Amino acid sequence: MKYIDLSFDSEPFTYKILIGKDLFNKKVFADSLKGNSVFIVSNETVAPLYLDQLKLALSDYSVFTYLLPDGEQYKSLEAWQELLNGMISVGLRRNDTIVALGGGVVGDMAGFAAACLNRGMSIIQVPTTLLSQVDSSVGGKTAVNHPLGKNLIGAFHQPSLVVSDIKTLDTLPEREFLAGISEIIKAAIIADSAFFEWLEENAFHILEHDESALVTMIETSCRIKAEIVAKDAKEKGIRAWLNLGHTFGHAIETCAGYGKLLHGEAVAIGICLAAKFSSFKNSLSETDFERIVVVIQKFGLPTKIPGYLNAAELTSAMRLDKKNTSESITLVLPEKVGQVMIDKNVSLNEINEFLTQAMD
Ligand SMILES: NC(=O)c1ccc[n+]([C@@H]2O[C@H](COP(=O)([O-])OP(=O)(O)OC[C@H]3O[C@@H](n4cnc5c(N)ncnc54)[C@H](O)[C@@H]3O)[C@@H](O)[C@H]2O)c1
Ligand SMILES: O=C(O)C(=O)C[C@@H](O)[C@H](O)[C@H](O)COP(=O)(O)O
Ligand SMILES: [Zn+2]
Repeated sequence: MKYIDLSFDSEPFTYKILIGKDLFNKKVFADSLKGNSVFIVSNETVAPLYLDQLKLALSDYSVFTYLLPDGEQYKSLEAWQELLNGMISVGLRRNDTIVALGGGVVGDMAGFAAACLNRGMSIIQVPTTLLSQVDSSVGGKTAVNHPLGKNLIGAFHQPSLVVSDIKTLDTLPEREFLAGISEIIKAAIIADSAFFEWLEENAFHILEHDESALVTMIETSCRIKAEIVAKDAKEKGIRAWLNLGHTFGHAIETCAGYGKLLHGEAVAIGICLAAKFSSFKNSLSETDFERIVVVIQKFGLPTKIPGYLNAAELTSAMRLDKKNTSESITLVLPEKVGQVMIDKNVSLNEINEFLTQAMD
């Protein structure tokens, strides 16, 4: 396998998502590089593993490097300001290129810097976690967290290229690998029941990190996401489907303290809660509810809210969710495996009661 090329076409943007092995070479990047300089953003964990290989692929350019501290707690306005200082101090011009080498945190921070610096610069995403290869590198959401809420400060800014080298997953800790599966399960629940069945049937191969299973998962998840984003890049409607599990999940991450639970773990719990809420409302069958919980458990992901959190605090955090258009909470709810709906009118009382009961 050399690479799979998913062309992402949606006026006014179009870009390639390359998925394969040994992709850190000059040919892969050549067409997408502009200007004289490349500014690589990575972090202290990923850089020692992959920075030299990437620099070699970019060696026809003048290359600057900036390493972020590692961790969700540094996906902050303060760390982002430092990153901008680094970019400005080397004199990056609008036609230069930013490259994000790392997981979703690096991608979101570098992407937001690219959206803002010089009023917009080109960014290439080089995701190195499963989660970032199946989700965060695609679609152009960029952001930093605020102490009161996840991703509250950000912008939509599409990359010019996504380069997913699956060999980078060889060094990824298993807990991070499993967290990435959460977003894959999400993609299957929202749009592809056949893919969900495939996940149920292939859990063993996936957990063995079988290469062909990996490629299938990454490709299918990117296709599902690309199709939705192509129709609604700025989340005016159906893009909110991709937020399944995130209304609860983001509140859990915020209340637990950023970094305590991984994003994918919080989303796994959030998906179970959304499914439970939907089944309480008789919108999801008991059978599909069970299938969702069982598949999440199969991949060793959590399904329940940690006992150290409380319902009132979670409800309060959910009020700040970006999907809300009024005092009510907007929830994405599964109707069956492969189909979701958006409910914009869930009252705070209903959420509070539901969470209180779910934590019993
Ligand atoms: N923009 C979007 O559409 C979108 C989508 C989903 C998630 N996100 C965001 O992405 C973030 C989560 O991303 P993540 O799960 O990639 O976490 P992450 O970026 O924190 O990476 C996880 C850990 O793995 C390390 N790492 C990365 N690549 C590695 C490799 N190849 N080998 C060894 N270690 C490696 C990192 O240094 C980090 O410690 C969250 O902030 C979430 O909000 C954004
Ligand atoms: O791309 C999207 O749209 C998503 O919702 C993907 C999510 O997995 C991702 O975590 C995203 O950052 C959440 O978006 P937010 O708008 O709720 O911050
Ligand atoms: Zn997510």
